[in-house]
Amino acid sequence: MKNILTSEQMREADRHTIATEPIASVDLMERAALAFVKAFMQLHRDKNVSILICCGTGNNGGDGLAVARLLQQHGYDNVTVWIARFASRQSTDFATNLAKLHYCPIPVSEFFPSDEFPAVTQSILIDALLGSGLNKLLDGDWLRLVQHLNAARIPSIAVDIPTGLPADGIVPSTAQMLYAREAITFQRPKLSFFFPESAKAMDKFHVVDIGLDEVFIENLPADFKLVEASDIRGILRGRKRFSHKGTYGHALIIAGNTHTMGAALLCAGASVYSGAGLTTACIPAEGLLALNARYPEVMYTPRETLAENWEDADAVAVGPGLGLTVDLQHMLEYPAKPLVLDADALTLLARNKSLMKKLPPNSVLTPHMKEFDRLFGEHSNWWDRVNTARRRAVQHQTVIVLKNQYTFMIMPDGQVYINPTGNPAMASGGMGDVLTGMLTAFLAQGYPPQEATILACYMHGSAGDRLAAEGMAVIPATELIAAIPVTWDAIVQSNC
Ligand SMILES: NC(=O)C1=CN([C@@H]2O[C@H](COP(=O)(O)OP(=O)(O)OC[C@H]3O[C@@H](n4cnc5c(N)ncnc54)[C@H](O)[C@@H]3O)[C@@H](O)[C@H]2O)[C@@H](O)CC1
Ligand SMILES: Nc1ncnc2c1ncn2[C@@H]1O[C@H](COP(=O)(O)OP(=O)(O)O)[C@@H](O)[C@H]1O
Ligand SMILES: [K+]
Repeated sequence: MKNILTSEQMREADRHTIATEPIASVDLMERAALAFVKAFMQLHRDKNVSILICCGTGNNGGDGLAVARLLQQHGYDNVTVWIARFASRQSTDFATNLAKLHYCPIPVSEFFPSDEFPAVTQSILIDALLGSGLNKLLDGDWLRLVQHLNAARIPSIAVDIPTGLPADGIVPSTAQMLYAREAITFQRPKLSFFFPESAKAMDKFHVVDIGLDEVFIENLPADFKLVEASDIRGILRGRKRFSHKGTYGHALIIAGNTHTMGAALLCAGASVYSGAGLTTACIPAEGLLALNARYPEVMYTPRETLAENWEDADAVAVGPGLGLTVDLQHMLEYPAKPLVLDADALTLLARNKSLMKKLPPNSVLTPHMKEFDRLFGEHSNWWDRVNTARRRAVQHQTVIVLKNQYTFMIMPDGQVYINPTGNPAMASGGMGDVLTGMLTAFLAQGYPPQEATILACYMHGSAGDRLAAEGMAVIPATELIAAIPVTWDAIVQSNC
């Protein structure tokens, strides 16, 4: 796991590194600029390309000036610098880097409030106007400049953060940003990069190490952590010699209805392919033929005999394609089992919120944004939504899997884990049913809810990434299911 820091914590990490390494802050800026330049050179190998570097007068602007000098030293000889002199203050390290730039053959233009901006004639923009110091939405001259630069429609590479995007906190829908094709960000991705609102600010981001004290960073109390492949290797167990189907638990999937039987099949299939020793689908009898044809490995039980099957199960999923006529309240009176509630079960819960109190501790809820808002109230931004999820997970002692491009996994202690895997090829119906089946299978295999959740979300996205890398522009959910075992094997093998 990697701690994701607030901008205040990032400043603390800067200060700590400066004081204890020790390193002068201007030398840390130089290191950051060099890390940026190295990453930039990987992205843009053509040294004849004309580059416009737009700088503010804070430390982000200081980075931009150092980048200009270093690019020129690395053979990029068509660099132009614009400085936005909209504030009366400039940072000390900005001033030092401006003085150094005077010895380089790089044209520098300065713009003051109300100045007209010339047409942008360069092919690439480097955005070093404002970084993590952003303290309000862009307006006035800043907004005018950003709109002028956006209108030029040339690829922009942001230094640390696209100008106008807050590093954390609410990203208002009215916020305007300097759109970046890529952001090269220092040491850690910023929290807001994981919110859908950041799609307005950039296409993608790269993280570069600028040598801040990692031990210090990892010891900071962080509410948000990013899951890494090494965490999954640490959690995921291989199959044991002399094991048998009883070793790997029994998953019970309560799902499906006349028009939504596919959801039940996808969920049950994902459970089989995610290693549950046994999987039973509790579906309407009319789905039996399809179930046997598609997944003969899965056992069937009618709704009438659910109580006995519940006894035998090691983990239970309720919801995919279930419809709204089942008696969820009655089910929650059965003995407590590791439980996953998804789709229609979440709608039933939203209709009768008092049932939240009946959920066994550590139950896992897997809402997408709309299901979440139905349960816990409308939200106009993701910062608020994730913070509500944290409060509710603590209040109800549940795990909340708030699904999206980056899925937020919120634990009963309020800690948030961010899943980095997955891609837009997975944006197709049934993907959530597959996730629920995977999660239930891992619970049935005895993984504690926190581990089962992290494992399922990571491997779900990782299977999607594997298929996308093989050339699948769109991934049907059934294909994702089939890719789970090879994804699993690749993770286990990468341990050796
Ligand atoms: N030692 C350090 O602190 C390091 C900082 N680094 C760079 O420093 C950046 C942060 O620098 P700063 O803290 O100087 O802040 P910025 O350079 O992001 O912003 C400068 C100043 O602009 C003003 N401002 C903010 N939002 C505004 C708005 N909407 N309209 C008008 N004025 C606004 C604020 O007074 C702010 O302090 C990072 O993003 C990173 O690029 C890197 O050089 C690494 C080391
Ligand atoms: N663009 C994307 N990037 C990463 N993951 C995605 C993307 N689109 C969808 N997914 C994943 O697919 C699943 C979709 O879940 P959900 O909306 O419940 O689907 P459904 O209701 O069709 O089963 C989630 O786990 C989500 O994280
Ligand atoms: K920037």
